[in-house]
Amino acid sequence: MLQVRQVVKSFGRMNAVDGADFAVPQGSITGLIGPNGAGKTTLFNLIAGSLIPDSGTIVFDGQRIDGLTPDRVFHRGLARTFQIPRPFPKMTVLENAMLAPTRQAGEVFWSNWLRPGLVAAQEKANRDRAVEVLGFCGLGSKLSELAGNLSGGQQKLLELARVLMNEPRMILLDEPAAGVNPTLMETLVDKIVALNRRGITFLLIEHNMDLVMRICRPIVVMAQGKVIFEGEAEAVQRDARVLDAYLGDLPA
Ligand SMILES: Nc1ncnc2c1ncn2[C@@H]1O[C@H](COP(=O)(O)OP(=O)(O)OP(=O)(O)O)[C@@H](O)[C@H]1O
Repeated sequence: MLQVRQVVKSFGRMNAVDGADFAVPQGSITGLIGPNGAGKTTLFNLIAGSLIPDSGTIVFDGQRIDGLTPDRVFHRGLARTFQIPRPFPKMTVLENAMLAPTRQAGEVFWSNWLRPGLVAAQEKANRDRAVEVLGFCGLGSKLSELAGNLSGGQQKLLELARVLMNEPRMILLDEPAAGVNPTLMETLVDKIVALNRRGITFLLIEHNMDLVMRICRPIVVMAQGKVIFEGEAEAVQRDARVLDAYLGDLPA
């Protein structure tokens, strides 16, 4: 579904991503792991269009997406969440979900004048969908809560709800478990697995190895900008290069 081919991105003299090469199979929950500074977040930014590769190609669903703006990538059906969620804190949970970027006639000035009925109907559909998606994400009882009052884990669920508003075919999840309490983490895992069963492909950056080993197949390991392993969870723990990369990351 997604192919990353020989992608390079430098910041000054530092190759943050240095010829990364791997694939995310359609229908998978692929895990992207690696020590701090391995280049994982930079790679997400390259896939989602926030950064442009110096060289290499990124293909999503058979079409190149490297160099497209984040907005275009999003509209092709590839959505991403952030390590630190960014809801509008002074707006309610429902408003946050309803504001997720979708193609709404109400955003076009003339539609308000010429086809107000259409705008009202779309707004109702948008609201209904937001209620449905928030219910699925376990936030059905928080619709009127200000987003700023949610816990860290609930904000991650809200972010998931926001990306689901646009019915993506693939989601990039940046550290979904970070800062989330164990109960909410189970909820989050259930949602990811349920969405995957409904056909959404995931690429997930995560430092929580239990979570990765439980739900990710295959696993891609990066170190110093390169992909050093691509394969099954069982094999990753026995791979000498992976062990070296992680041990090298520990303070002496
Ligand atoms: N905008 C930038 N300018 C300069 N250097 C950067 C920039 N973004 C990332 N880097 C550097 O690129 C390297 C890769 O960083 P990146 O954040 O992609 O790693 P990571 O694998 O996501 O790490 P972590 O697991 O700690 O989030 C790091 O050495 C980082 O300092």
